[in-house]
Amino acid sequence: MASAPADHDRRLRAFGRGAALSFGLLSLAALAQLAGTGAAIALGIGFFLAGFAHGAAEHQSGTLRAFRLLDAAAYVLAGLAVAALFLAMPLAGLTLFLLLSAWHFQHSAGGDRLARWAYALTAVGGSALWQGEATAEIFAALLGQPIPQPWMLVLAVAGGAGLVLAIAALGRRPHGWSLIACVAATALLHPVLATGLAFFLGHAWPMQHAQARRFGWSEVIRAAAPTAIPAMLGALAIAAFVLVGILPLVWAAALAFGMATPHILTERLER
Ligand SMILES: CC1=C(/C=C/C(C)=C/C=C/C(C)=C/C=O)C(C)(C)CCC1
Repeated sequence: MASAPADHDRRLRAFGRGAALSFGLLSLAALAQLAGTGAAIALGIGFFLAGFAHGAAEHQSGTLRAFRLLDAAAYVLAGLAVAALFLAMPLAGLTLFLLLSAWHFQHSAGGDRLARWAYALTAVGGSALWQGEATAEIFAALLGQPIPQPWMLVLAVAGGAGLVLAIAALGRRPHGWSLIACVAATALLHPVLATGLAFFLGHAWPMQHAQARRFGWSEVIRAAAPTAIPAMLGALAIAAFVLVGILPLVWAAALAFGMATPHILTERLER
């Protein structure tokens, strides 16, 4: 059994690491934002890419292993089916995707239920709360159609609920660094950058870290790399095709939402 001082030391170190990671990434994001919108969006996408690996290994049955080729093919097929549905019904697709994302995010964040929902609703609705117009414009560009105002209002209300829960959670545990960083990001940063940061800091990194604590980093890398690297290269290729104008942004967005969805759906959703 760990002695009390050793336990205290360990917690102090984790506390320091949490603060350093949260404020380090927030500062990096603030610098990108100061450099301009292009840099902000690029870093936001970078956060999403860096988070790919947390879902790139098969981690359902208490073990961690690489996806087999057939698993990966089935995954891509399911992702393409969701992308096609997304193109056919963009607003319904986005609504379902955001609902699933909030559900998925609250599974992973640390802390009690209050803090987990505070994080999830902030990540999904925080930008709509603080920067409704800018967020609506981004969604409109991704969907290729204007976003109805009542829809944005509902998302902003979800973000407002996230803020209220965050204040309550921080009242109980004032050093919830990553929650503070996520709220600050959605209030101050470009919505793509804010959401990318929140996704990485509150979801992907803690999940990845938990896998590494359990199985060791070398095992995590061995299991995740065969799918994470092609997925990252694929996403970078899609971004490049959009930049040079040979892939419409709406298609790229449908692919991004589509490819993320099987990862969410293969989790135990009832928790
Ligand atoms: C709010 C918001 C966004 C939402 C992104 C989400 C909700 C991503 C979810 C990813 C998941 C769930 C990954 C799986 O682990 C965008 C599109 C960046 C545009 C800017 C505002």
